[in-house]
Amino acid sequence: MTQSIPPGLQESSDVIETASGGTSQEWMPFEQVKLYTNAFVLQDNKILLGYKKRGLGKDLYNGFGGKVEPGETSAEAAVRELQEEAGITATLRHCGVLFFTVTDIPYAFHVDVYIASEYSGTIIETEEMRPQWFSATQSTSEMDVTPEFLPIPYETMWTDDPFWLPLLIQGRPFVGRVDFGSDNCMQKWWFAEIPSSPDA
Ligand SMILES: Nc1[nH]c(=O)nc2c1ncn2[C@H]1C[C@H](O)[C@@H](COP(=O)(O)OP(=O)(O)OP(=O)(O)O)O1
Repeated sequence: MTQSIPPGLQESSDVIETASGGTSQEWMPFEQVKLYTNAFVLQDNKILLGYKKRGLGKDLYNGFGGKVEPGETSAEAAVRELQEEAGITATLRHCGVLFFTVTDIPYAFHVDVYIASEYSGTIIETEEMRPQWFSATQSTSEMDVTPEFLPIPYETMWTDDPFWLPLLIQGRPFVGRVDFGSDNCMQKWWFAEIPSSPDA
């Protein structure tokens, strides 16, 4: 299935497409790639999201992350951003790669997505993010297990999130690409799961 992997994502012989759609036109070209991180804490059937108070994705809920700074690895940046934006420290596991282009932005976004099941420190609201726990249960029959938490607010998140966040919650590694129009609507998209090897 390597032929279906969009440009910008690493070739892999072993992916299972989970969703694709949009225009039949070619993927958007890009001149440069900027590295970003996005980290989620998942604990006891609940997921920690942050309401973004400024910058890219303002007024949307998301994980905690930002640009990888020069001299830093993506994993180091992910730990730093989680600390800066939510006040906590965690051992993060890489769980996915997202690749975005936006009309009229000459560079593409490569986002390494991380997950943690434990953290240390106290979750705090910061200048950039207002953290909040949401229920991470998948089915309505499970809903009453954590009734004190609201369901994931997909209507107040990036439009691509419903395609891959359920995979992240289930611990299933994923890759995906979205080309956004200038109106921030998804023009073309492709998502896949990367099955873990039997001995992993
Ligand atoms: N389509 C999309 N869907 C998604 O779920 N997250 C996205 C996204 N496009 C970008 N992101 C994430 C990646 C990253 O975690 C965040 C953007 O990072 P920021 O702009 O907040 O970076 P920085 O915190 O480095 O910025 P500054 O602090 O303003 O310098 O939004």
